[in-house]
Amino acid sequence: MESGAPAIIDVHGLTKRYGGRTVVDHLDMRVERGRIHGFLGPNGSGKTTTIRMLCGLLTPDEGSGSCLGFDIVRQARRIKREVGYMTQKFGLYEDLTIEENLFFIARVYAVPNAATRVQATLERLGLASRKTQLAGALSGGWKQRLALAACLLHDPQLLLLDEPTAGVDPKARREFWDQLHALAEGGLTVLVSTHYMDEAERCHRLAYIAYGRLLAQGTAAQLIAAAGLTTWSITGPRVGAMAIALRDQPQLHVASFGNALHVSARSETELEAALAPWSGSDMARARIDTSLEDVFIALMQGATDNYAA
Ligand SMILES: Nc1ncnc2c1ncn2[C@@H]1O[C@H](COP(=O)(O)OP(=O)(O)OP(=O)(O)O)[C@@H](O)[C@H]1O
Repeated sequence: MESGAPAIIDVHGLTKRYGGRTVVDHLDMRVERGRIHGFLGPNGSGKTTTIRMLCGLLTPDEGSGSCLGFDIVRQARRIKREVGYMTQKFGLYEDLTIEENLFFIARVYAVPNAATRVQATLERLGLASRKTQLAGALSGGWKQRLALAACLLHDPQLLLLDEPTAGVDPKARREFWDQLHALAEGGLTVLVSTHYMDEAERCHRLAYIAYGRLLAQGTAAQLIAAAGLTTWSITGPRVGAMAIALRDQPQLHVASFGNALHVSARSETELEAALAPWSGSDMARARIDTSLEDVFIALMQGATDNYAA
């Protein structure tokens, strides 16, 4: 699934254990220059832990590889200096203005030519006209943009963003992603974790993790093709009862989308057999293209919980 572009992140067998639990389990990941890589998976699947190992903040228990050409174990300090890492928590000062926050960060990280860098970053992210606003008075979307600006001050080649738009409204999320695409156009590489499906669809490549194990990696089209699912959309008064009945069948992947029920399976024959008892003049069904969300539901349902023990 490699395109031949240079790897900014190339790691193999990355593993992290806490107590007796393996929370990241022999994970291989390759991230290419100038692309936006989405990192998806359910809560607690190991995304933050992986990101922290990649940027040198956590030492893996097993595994090896490089990030920005530096060894993730032996040169962790170099990596920390070279990446922009945005954590899930807004870590800026609410009683400082946008500009004061950026100057503060520039001083803490000893960014050379701070005044020039702050000005350039304000303009790069469309924050210049708001620079005197207090961070605490900003909407969620603008706060995230300021946090992104703080990560970019030292001009990193790689951004690691951990759920940067959680809780942000759809318009602000779209603008944030327009910004990410503009940065990627300029050669920046982005690894971004998200739970939002519309954001997954905006990534050049995706990785899906569950229970610490990487289950799929590639473009959206590659993930959909590799899943090999047939999907039907069913509507009618009995879809509620149908969902309850079909969810017990392990070969089926079932999810409600508004008034419609999506049912997917690898085997068309098994799918037909499962749906047959539910046919009738009150139920309408149509074969649809399998969506990324259908694929993630199937991957999640097929994953085994290695934490449960
Ligand atoms: N310092 C720690 N000590 C013990 N367990 C930890 C520690 N950090 C993370 N974990 C556990 O490791 C697992 C993976 O956590 P992680 O935060 O990496 O998941 P995640 O995919 O980022 O989740 P979310 O989508 O909710 O942010 C979780 O079960 C979590 O409770």
